[in-house]
Formats: sequence, C-alpha cells, structure tokens
Amino acid sequence: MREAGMADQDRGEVKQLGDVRREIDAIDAQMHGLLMERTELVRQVAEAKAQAASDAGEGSFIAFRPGREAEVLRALAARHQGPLPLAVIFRLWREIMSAKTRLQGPLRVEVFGGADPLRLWDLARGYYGSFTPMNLREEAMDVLRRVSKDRSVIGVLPAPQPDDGDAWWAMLGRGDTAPVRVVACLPFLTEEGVLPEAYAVAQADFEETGADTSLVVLTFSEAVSAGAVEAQLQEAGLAGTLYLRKEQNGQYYALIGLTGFISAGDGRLETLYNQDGIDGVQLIGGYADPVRLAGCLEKGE
Ligand SMILES: O=C(O)C(=O)C[C@]1(C(=O)O)C=C[C@@H](O)C=C1
Repeated sequence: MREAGMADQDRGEVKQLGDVRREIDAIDAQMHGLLMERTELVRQVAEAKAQAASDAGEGSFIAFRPGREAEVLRALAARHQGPLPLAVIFRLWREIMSAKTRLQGPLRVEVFGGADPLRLWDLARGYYGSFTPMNLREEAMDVLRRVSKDRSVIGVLPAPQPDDGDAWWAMLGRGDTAPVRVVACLPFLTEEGVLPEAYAVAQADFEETGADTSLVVLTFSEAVSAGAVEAQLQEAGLAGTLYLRKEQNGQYYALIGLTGFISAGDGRLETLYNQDGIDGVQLIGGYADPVRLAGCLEKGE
C-alpha cells in the first residue's frame, strides 16, 4: 500500500513502505549482529585486563577506562553525518559501553546532587547507562568515602561552584580519599566555552587521550588574588584556567584546570610548588576534553 497524500509526481520514485521496512529490518539485523560480535570482543578485552592485573600482582582490575571511552565517542563525532543528533548517538554508545563495563565486573554509581540533584541524576544516568545501579547521596564526602572504599564505584559530583559549602575537590588525594581521582567530566557533548557540569571520580587512572584537562589544587596559607595565581602558573610554564578560589578551615585553595595531560612527576608542578606562598600542589586527576559542537544542545538542556 502507498501512503496517502503522496504527490503524483513522486510516485514513481518513492519506495513502497513494505520495501523500506524490509531494508530497515536488514539493517537492524546487521546492527544487532555487530553488537553481539562487539560483546564477544569485550569478553576478550576483560581477559586481557585480568591478565595484565595478575602480571602486576593485583587480584582484580578496574573495568572502566574513561580515556578509551572518550576516544570511542570522539571517533563517532568525527564520523557522524546526517540529521540524527550526535547527542543520540552518544547516548546509545554510553549505554553500550556501560553495559559492557558491567559485563566485565561490578559497577555502581554514587551521585551527590548538590544544588540540582535531578540534573545530576540525569547526567549520571545518561552517561553510565539505564541499568547501572545508582544511589543519590546527600553529601559529597559520603560519595568520596564510598568511592575510596570500592574500586568498582564511580562517584558523580557537581562541578565546584563559588558558593558551595563543601569544597570536596580540596579534600581529594588526602586522608581517606587518597586513592580517589577525577577521571571524567559530564556531559561529554557540549557547546563551545561551556564548563563541565559534573565530574566523575574513581580509583581508576586519568589516562592521556591527546586532548585533556588536568586538575590541580593549590593550597595557600594566605588569601591570594586570581592575578597572582595566574602569574604563578605562567612562571611555572603551565597553561590553564583558574576555576575557583575558596577559603576553608583557615586554608586557601585554588582549583586549576591545566591544559593537557600532566603526570604527577611533571617538573612544572615542582616549580609551581617552589613558588612563594604555595603550601601544596595536589594533582587530583583530570578529564578527556568533551566534544564541543555548536548547536548540539536541544532546547531545555
Ligand atoms: O576498551 C576497553 O577497555 C573496554 O572495556 C571496552 C569498552 C567498550 O565497550 O568500548 C567498555 C568499557 C571501557 O570503559 C571502555 C571501552
């Protein structure tokens, strides 16, 4: 049957609905087959990770690899064409990769909602998949402690704001949060110039992907101006953005996003530490820079 209302001159070129649906069925079968094949490869990936962990004398391995996930999404963005929004493609792949992480071992997400728990919950759900167990917690420190106790837990926290009561980022890498690092930012698809809304933290490594932001917390014993912090970064040969300054319990902290991947042994961090007034330089992880695309956000996002 032809669809009603079709213009006469189009009739000759328009395919029958049933024919088009048969083509869709064929594509669905291919996509489904490929997804099953991809799943088999993920089983092999898990075996390789288990072997690497055992070679390193570790009993278990962390399945999720935020850097690799970012590379997969960037490859999709580079290839993508046509009217299907890239945001939809990302959502599908986030679902696939989260499910495949869970096939390799346990995974749980602990969310601190901050001022907008609904938004943070949505971001975490969209990123870590529909079926990944998730809990909403009322305190950032509660999330950090849970992450520090369990390598299969990812924490999602709001990106720091000037009026936050709790500067959770200043606590990373100290005391009972020692093994916890920032490993990703959410959302991964955003407009140019928009800062991340949330950070994911875990015991996983922040891995280099070729387009990264490293996060550093500087501690000062006295209040310091934004200009002074920026000058100190420059002096140490580091390019970055001062995200936030905060006073907490008599200490002054600055959160910096440094351009590029920086490892703990980077000499420029030492140079920074040796500058006047700086009491501490703590690398707290970082994230693969998100894909930035003009007009990618739907209205209401
Ligand atoms: O490449 C891996 O290490 C995988 O486990 C595969 C995969 C994927 O599905 O592409 C799944 C989980 C990881 O976080 C990254 C990627």
